Amino acid sequence: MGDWTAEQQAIIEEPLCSTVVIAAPGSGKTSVLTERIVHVVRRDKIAPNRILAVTFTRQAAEHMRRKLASHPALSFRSTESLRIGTFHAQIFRAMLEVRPDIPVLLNTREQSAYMASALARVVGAAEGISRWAVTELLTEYSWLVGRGQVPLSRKLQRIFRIYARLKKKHNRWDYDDILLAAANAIDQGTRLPFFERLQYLLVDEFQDTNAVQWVLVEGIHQRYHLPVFVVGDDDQSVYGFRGASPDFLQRASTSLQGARQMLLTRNFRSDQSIVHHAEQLILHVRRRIDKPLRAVSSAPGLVRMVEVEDEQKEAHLVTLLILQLLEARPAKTIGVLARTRRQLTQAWSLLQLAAQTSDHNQGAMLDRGHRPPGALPVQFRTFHDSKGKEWDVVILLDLIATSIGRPHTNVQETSSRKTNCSRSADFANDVNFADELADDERRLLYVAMTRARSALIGFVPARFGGRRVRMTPFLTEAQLEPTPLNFARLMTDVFDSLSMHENRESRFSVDDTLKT
Ligand SMILES: Nc1ncnc2c1ncn2[C@@H]1O[C@H](COP(=O)(O)OP(=O)(O)OP(=O)(O)O)[C@@H](O)[C@H]1O
Repeated sequence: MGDWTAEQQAIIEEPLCSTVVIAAPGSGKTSVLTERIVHVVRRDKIAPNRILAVTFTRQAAEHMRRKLASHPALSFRSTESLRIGTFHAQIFRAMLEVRPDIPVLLNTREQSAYMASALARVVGAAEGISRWAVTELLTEYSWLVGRGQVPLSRKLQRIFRIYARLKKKHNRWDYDDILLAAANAIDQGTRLPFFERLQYLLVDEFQDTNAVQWVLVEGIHQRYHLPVFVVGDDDQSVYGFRGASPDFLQRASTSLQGARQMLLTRNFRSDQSIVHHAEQLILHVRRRIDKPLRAVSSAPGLVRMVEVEDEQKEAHLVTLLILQLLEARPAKTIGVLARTRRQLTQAWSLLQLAAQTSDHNQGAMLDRGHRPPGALPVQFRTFHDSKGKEWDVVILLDLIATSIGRPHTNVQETSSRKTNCSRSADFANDVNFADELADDERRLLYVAMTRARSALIGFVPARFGGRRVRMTPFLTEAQLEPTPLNFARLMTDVFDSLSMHENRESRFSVDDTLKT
């Protein structure tokens, strides 16, 4: 990596107090957070085992640990002593110290089995329980727990009561129980020595925090007088369906005592036009922290939306595009992104078919399942799964109104949440529920768009599933208009954008740059 910019350096060198960093996509937030840890160990002489850094996924925690392990200024022993892990795992450890009889945690399979059994008792097993229904119920359950609410639908109340009873009967907990138990412990003034030993708490991806997690962070901060460093991007908050809300990032600046809010605005990842169109889209989100977004790269980049007849034609073109790219520029990476797993699986099957029949005779290239290991040049991901990743070329599938811009919840769920939301203090005299969901969807497309380094190509089928469809209105918001396909021209433009990205200059001035 190059030199730190002035805004990055200022955050790394902040005095040891609470800090709230609002970071744009590609602004190096994880790099800054890890460098901050090194800094407090070296300058503030904080023992590594008194620092806790939490993230929301195991993958992100592993990424952070690897980054720190390869840092030249940290010894192997220091890295090993740092406490790094997921929110749930660390809270579980803290609770285990005071409650050694803590119930065994349900794994995902067991959790689904408990919920399926609760559902079967309410609706009758004869109706057949789909995996999808169980997943939706678990999501709904977690969403409500995360917001401290109960469902209004009697049916859901019964299902969730039976699920809770089953857990109690078998003396088992799920992940939500850990957080609730810890929040209650803090509320009731129970001593948690795990937190007493800490001197610094860092939380990455703070926009993914839900209400219970926020109560915990705030409670730990107040009770143990712990300075907290949080970093996140409210514009990348895409787990609203699980109860996460960008509001907590906004709230952190005022609730954490003496907290300073700092911005990371320079995007190191994407070329100019990609940043420009992504920003046009995100400006339509109703409630967000106002911040500039600037591309460091001087390369123009390519953003092209293409009209196609239907999903078969789309798959055929995507295959050709991938094959030509891999042939001409094998070192470049490609991300193929779709809104839902179902769309991705369908596209994947069509792509395999198209690859087998392609003139290039390179069908085997695509024969990797849609979740290949990280090293492969072509990856297939949902918009959600693309978070935190980057590729040279990003291809967005099915940019149509029925799939992007429409909330992906079933009617019953939506009505249950709507009623709950309208009663919630968070949402009082605020934007309505439909707007909230539309903003979630906008942020999701924004995340997908900002994964591209040099080229962003979107496909807009005119027919989908045999029906005429409209393009997503979000493209107009992003100031993008699909054009008829000229494949040869598209490929030339993609190759040009890749070359210009390689020869790009950084647009931050010498004054803005500081040597590490
Ligand atoms: N000062 C810098 N000079 C050069 N490159 C940088 C600098 N800071 C960050 N980068 C690069 O910018 C890219 C984006 O960084 P990173 O993935 O940490 O961003 P992020 O803020 O976590 O992004 P996102 O939130 O979009 O996932 C990386 O390739 C990283 O190496």
